This record gives sequence, structure tokens and C-alpha cells, in this order.
Amino acid sequence: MKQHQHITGLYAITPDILDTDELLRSVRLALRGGAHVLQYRNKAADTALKLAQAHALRQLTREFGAIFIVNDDAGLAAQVDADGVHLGGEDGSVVAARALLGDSRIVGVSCYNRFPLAHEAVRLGADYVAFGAFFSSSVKPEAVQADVALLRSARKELNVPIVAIGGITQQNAATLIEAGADAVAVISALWNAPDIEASAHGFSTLFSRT
Ligand SMILES: Cc1ncc(COP(=O)(O)OP(=O)(O)O)c(N)n1
Ligand SMILES: Cc1nc(C(=O)O)sc1CCOP(=O)(O)O
Ligand SMILES: [Mg+2]
Repeated sequence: MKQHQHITGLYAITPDILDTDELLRSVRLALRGGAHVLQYRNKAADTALKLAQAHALRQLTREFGAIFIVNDDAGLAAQVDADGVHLGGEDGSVVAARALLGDSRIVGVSCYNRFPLAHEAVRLGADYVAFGAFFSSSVKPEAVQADVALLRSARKELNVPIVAIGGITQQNAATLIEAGADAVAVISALWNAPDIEASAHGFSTLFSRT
């Protein structure tokens, strides 16, 4: 089975934490709770800290057999031997990332609320596509809004895993999963929970019911 077929369940995205020990403690809890995928995203760290944190998270995700994706930066993904990279509209092309990372690594692409972007990303070789924001997000309040109907169309027409993102909680995730999301990408509802492990477990359980 190709590894991108494992893009399923809880797709945890790291918060902007500068303290690496604190980051690792939190991520360990999320992985214990059942997160299948971890994306390293840190908009506050400098280059050296990003490299150190990405290295440490690569080791930790190996311990749990979780997929490790680096946000924005295919070069950093290659440097730390990540399983793949996630690219938004400003983060370079799928073709360039593929050339750097090779065929066996994962290239995921943000498609916002635009189905044609997903078609094009898949045509260019993306391994998964992400749509959002489905709900309002305090991390990205300016995000465009996506409709659940998009997931239904994507489910019918695309043959790659589909990730939903934006303001997702344990309470609203079921609608997205029912509409066709293979994975839900979450920041706030996971890391701001009083018990991160229980929150990760709660999200993961939503998938075992489908
Ligand atoms: C799984 C997933 N989906 C969407 C995004 C957003 O990517 P992008 O639009 O490049 O925005 P930033 O995350 O870079 O601020 C994502 N990171 N992960
Ligand atoms: C990073 C990101 N991208 C989005 C998009 O719509 O493309 S929404 C988002 C933030 C997700 O964080 P939370 O789970 O706290 O809403
Ligand atoms: Mg980006």
C-alpha cells in the first residue's frame, strides 16, 4: 500500500510553540491518543529552531508509526527525512516538491474552497488534497469559507485522500467525515483541550464509526 493511503483519521497540526520540550510533550500526548498524521507547522520559529523541532518530531513520530509532514518547505522535509510536505498556494509547485522529494514521499496541497485547484493538483501528482475552512478558525480568521458540498463532490470525483480543515472540533467533525473527509486537520481543538490525549482519542474514535 502506498503511504499516502494512510492519510486518514486525526491529522494533527502543531501550534506555534517555541519551547521544544513543551512541543514534544504535547505531541506525544496527541500521538498516544491516536493521531495518524502529524504536520509540523510553526509560523513563529526561526530557521534553526524549525530544523531542530522538525528533527525531534521526526524521531517522535517514528516511535509511534505516525506519518510526519512538514508544512510549507519541501527542503526542510527532505533535510529531516519527513514523509512529506504540505503546500499552500504560496509554497511552491507540486512538480518542484516532487522533484526534490521523489515519488515515495507525500505531497499534499491546499485547495481552499476551489475544486478546480484540486483537479489540477491531482493531475500534477499530489498525493492528497485539503479543503477549508469549513468553520471559523481563530488560527486563520481570514480563511475563505468552504462548503460541505465540496467534500461530497471531491469524494465522488477524486481518487486521493481528502483532508478537511478549519475550526474543526469533535462536535462538528462528523458532518465532514460523513461527507467524505478521510482526515480532519486540527490545531485549536486539539492543543487547547484540557486533556490532549483524550481529545486526540475522541477525534480518532469518530473515524472508527464510519
Ligand atoms: C492539511 C492542511 N491543510 C491546509 C493547510 C493550509 O496551508 P496554507 O494555505 O499554505 O497555509 P499555512 O498553513 O501555511 O498558513 C495546512 N497547513 N495543512
Ligand atoms: C492552517 C489553516 N489552514 C486553513 C485553511 O482553510 O486552509 S484553516 C487553518 C487553521 C486550522 O486551525 P484550527 O483547527 O485551529 O481552526
Ligand atoms: Mg503554507
